[in-house]
Amino acid sequence: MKGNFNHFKILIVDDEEEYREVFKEILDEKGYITKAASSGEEALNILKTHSFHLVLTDLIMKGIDGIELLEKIKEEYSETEVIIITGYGTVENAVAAMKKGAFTYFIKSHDLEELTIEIEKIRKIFYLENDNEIFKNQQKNSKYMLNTNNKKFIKIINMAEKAANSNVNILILGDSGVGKEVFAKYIHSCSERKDRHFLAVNCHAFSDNLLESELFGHEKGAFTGAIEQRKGRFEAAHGGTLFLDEIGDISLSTQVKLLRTIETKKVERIGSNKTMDVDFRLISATNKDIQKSISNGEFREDLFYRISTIIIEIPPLRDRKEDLPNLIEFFLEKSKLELKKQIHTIEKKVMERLLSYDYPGNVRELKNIIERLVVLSENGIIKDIDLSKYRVDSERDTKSREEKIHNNKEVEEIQRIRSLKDIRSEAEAKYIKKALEISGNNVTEAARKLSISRRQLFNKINEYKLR
Ligand SMILES: Nc1ncnc2c1ncn2[C@@H]1O[C@H](COP(=O)(O)OP(=O)(O)OP(=O)(O)O)[C@@H](O)[C@H]1O
Repeated sequence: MKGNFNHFKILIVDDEEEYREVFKEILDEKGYITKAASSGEEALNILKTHSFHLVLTDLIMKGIDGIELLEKIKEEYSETEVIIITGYGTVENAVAAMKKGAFTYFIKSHDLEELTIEIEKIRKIFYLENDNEIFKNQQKNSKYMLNTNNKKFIKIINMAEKAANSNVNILILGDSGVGKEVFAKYIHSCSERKDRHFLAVNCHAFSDNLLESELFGHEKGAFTGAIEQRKGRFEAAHGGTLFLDEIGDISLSTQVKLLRTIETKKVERIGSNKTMDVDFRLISATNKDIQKSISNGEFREDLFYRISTIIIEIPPLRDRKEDLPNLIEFFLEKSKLELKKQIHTIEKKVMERLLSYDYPGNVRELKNIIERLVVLSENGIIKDIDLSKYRVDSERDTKSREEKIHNNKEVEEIQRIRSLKDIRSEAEAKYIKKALEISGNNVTEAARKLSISRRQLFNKINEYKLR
């Protein structure tokens, strides 16, 4: 039976060609992806560039034998499982191998079906664990990485935790992508309101009228297009936290209405004369120079004082480079789990460049770079060449840093190029092209290898114009 085995990869190591071929044929037939090696040495070489879920190794081989191979694998590729293949005469040694971390052993003369049952167990455990990890990580990672070695950042976190316990209005300042929303969520999670809603509104994303309707809600027929009654965000955040992102971008007329709601803690839906009490904690954020906006008459001073009982200023990532190793590891783990990819090697140059780059797009940019590198990685290796394509170059970047910070258009352009959707499509197209090449352009064969239907493959070929 052939099935979708989620690309479960097995390396078969045996110095006897006959056994090697039999195992390979049977496991290929079952739908696993297999590769064969005729010695322990060859297996270790292959493992340097390819990752496997399972290594099936003969116990007695010339040179590096099964036990030594097992030890090396457990040392360097701890996620890879090992099954030892043995003859009757060496069962004792095989049992000893299990003590060194082998999953099980298999006696050569036994029914091969027994072996495939064991392999199936490993596959199931592997994917179950992976799904579990994703679940745990989603819970963990839906949050953030706020461990820091930066003194300024430690102070800010302490301040935020203290402020969380009171109900004061907080204004978060900082460049785009430094994690203002992440921080707002953290404050909410430290507050007594943590079990209630956290609602975020990006004020920049709405026109004046729409923003007012979004914030205060409206009655049916209040204006053209108001075909239904709608609750506003202040109302919806009752009991919880309302996060107003890009507050520096709202118009003066909306600012007046906002000020009134914040002062009175009462809202009226547009088109209604009924006033409702609302209980919300307000956190606002902006990457604008708000003092300058006040001097220019673009932002009301009274509103500024109202929203900024406590001001938290998040430093740009280039000013807390000591946190880069932790952040890189955090996003790497997150991407590995989300993209279901294993990474065992990161080329030295990649780390050097990641650690010296200035990140004009801050944490958002770092997160995107890591996701991209994981998507582009092949055989568990992150290569410098993939980073080069991204143009991470600290020297050039330092020179043009000022220019970039003040040039939003360029930042936007970089973000557009780096959209995850594009990256996924790019990687998918590349992979399908490779599968077609390997299958001699035979669509049925390539579809089988990719575990998708021929029809799906045809659609992808058309979508990516691969023919
Ligand atoms: N400390 C962190 N831990 C994990 N992820 C983070 C952290 N800081 C930022 N991020 C990630 O970086 C991205 C940008 O973060 P966020 O939206 O909070 O930044 P921002 O300062 O509010 O940006 P903008 O000014 O553009 O609204 C998000 O994907 C977020 O998950």
